[in-house]
Amino acid sequence: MGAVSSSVSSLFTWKGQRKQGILLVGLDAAGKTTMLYKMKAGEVRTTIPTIGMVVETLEIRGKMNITTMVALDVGGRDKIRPLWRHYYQNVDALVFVVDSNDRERLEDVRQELDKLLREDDLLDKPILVFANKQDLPNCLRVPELTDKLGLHNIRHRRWYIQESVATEGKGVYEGMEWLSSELNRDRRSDSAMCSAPASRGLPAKGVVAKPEHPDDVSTADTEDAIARAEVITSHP
Ligand SMILES: Nc1nc2c(ncn2[C@@H]2O[C@H](COP(=O)(O)OP(=O)(O)OP(=O)(O)O)[C@@H](O)[C@H]2O)c(=O)[nH]1
Ligand SMILES: [Mg+2]
Repeated sequence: MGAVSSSVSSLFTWKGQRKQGILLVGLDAAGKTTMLYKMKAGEVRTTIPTIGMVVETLEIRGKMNITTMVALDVGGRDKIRPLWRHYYQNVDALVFVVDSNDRERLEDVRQELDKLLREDDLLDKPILVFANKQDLPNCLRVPELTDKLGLHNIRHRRWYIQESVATEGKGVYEGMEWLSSELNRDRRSDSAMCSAPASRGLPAKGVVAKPEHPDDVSTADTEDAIARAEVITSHP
């Protein structure tokens, strides 16, 4: 797991510096890749289901500053979902994209979100939920989706839900601005901690080895999968 962790960690190094990392997850066809391309290039590209991983560096211009972050978009098909957890300890925030129009799979969405919220490695990390595909006539609006996903029951965690239309870029910036201000707050408190004497023996990010759960794909499988993961686009 240590080797996997450091190879994932290296994805977040850009121009020689470790950047904050965000993980885009959600069921297949929720609109993750569409959203990422829209954020990166401001354009709508034809997507195919993500089997590997898309990595992009994003610069989010907030009111006060510009935040550079590295976004990992891992496919949402059910066979690929077990791989998400191998990125948790290295990322700083989570973006969970929901197809608000897909009422039939809402229970699957709720269960996947619930699993994420119970992950130790994600406990203190902000989570941004995009209620995507708000242009479709049958979509659930934010209050109903918030209710159905049980977001108000979330305790001791920063979360935010934003409606969006990824294909048009609507709502995407607003959500990312919230996330970047949360990441900036975390960075400020991290640097305050690092400059404190004997920084309380906290392990550096990305080098913590955690035991595998027995029901997981094996470490060898995972290392192999990450090594083989097709990085479709990579930051320059
Ligand atoms: N109408 C509508 N369609 C959208 C929106 N966002 C994405 N789509 C479409 O939804 C389909 C799936 O989008 P993707 O971005 O590939 O979905 P994904 O979440 O990356 O899916 P996986 O890679 O399989 O996990 C594409 O046909 C997109 O054009 C939206 O806001 N509105
Ligand atoms: Mg995709």
